Amino acid sequence: MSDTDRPAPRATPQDDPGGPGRPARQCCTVRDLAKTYRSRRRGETTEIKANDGIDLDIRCGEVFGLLGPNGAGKSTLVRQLTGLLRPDRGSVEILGHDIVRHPELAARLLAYLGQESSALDELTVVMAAETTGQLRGLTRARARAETAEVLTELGLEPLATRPLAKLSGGQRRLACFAAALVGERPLLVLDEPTTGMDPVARRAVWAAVDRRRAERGTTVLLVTHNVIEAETVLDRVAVVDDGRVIACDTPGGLKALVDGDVRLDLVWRTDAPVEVPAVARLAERAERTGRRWTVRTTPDEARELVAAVTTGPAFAALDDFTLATPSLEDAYLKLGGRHGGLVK
Ligand SMILES: Nc1ncnc2c1ncn2[C@@H]1O[C@H](COP(=O)(O)OP(=O)(O)OP(=O)(O)O)[C@@H](O)[C@H]1O
Repeated sequence: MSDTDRPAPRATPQDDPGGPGRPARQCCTVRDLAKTYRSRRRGETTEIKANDGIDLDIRCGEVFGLLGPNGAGKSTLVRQLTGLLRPDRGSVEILGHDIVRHPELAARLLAYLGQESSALDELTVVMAAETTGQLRGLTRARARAETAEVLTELGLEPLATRPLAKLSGGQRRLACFAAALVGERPLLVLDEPTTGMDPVARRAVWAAVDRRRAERGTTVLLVTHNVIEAETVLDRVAVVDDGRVIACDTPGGLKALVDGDVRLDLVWRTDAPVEVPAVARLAERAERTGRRWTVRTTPDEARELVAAVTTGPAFAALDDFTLATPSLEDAYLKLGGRHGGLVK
């Protein structure tokens, strides 16, 4: 029997991290991973360092996130982990297998939901899921049974006979997620899985992920821009910036970096009233996005600022304001993230 014919190894719930006195089993280990894209145009070579010395340790049963702005190198990292892209240097080990030397093994260790779904577009939802199951070694009957279960679980039955190409973006994404779940793999790699989905579909995705983790010890590697999602679903998160991991911790641990700070958002009706001295002082340090000004500060100063802008001419010019506790976005900026923020 060749390696690729063997059934996918199961990660059991016993592999869960944090079991009393039980060491967490390692699902994925990445060391010093690097990738530079080179392109030649009109005799000139351009180089883009997409990953630069990345180390990661993902434990079995974890929901582990990669968070970072556009172009940070997350998809490049994931494509190397899934055996689709060869790194320039470094190692990737998944459940004890060397994926750089044997990229062909990745397909039986992990299910990958990438950003593009064009390969399945001509198939109906049910065919896409059944075909994926069969490609992963399930018998036709087993693939059919698992597909039926997954479509019910995700509320996709009404769309079962529709071709993916004729679905909305969010529906297509959910159908691709369904296909990724058939012919279970111990590691699920999801690159922005909930993009374009409505809240009902998002909840269905996270419930399905939770169920697999609880019942089968599935490990999840999730690429996301979505700070709220990251804060709610991830056990740990690696913050990626310019091809490097600049921090790796629990969402709570990362937010503790900015503990004590608050974020004040001011939205002006039109132009900010810079003739008001407090507003003029703010103008020098606020981040500006259109009519929105954002200031990160101490609670005491925030109270003074709120008092200053909720009276007199400043108040007349103010459309809205919010005072919020720090988010992962604030932690990213505090860590020195160079892209002004994480949100797309
Ligand atoms: N095939 C390629 N050829 C050349 N450069 C590339 C290629 N793919 C990605 N890059 C560049 O490598 C860098 C990292 O890209 P990557 O897609 O990994 O980032 P990302 O964090 O996944 O971004 P996004 O959140 O927008 O998907 C970017 O500067 C990108 O322009």
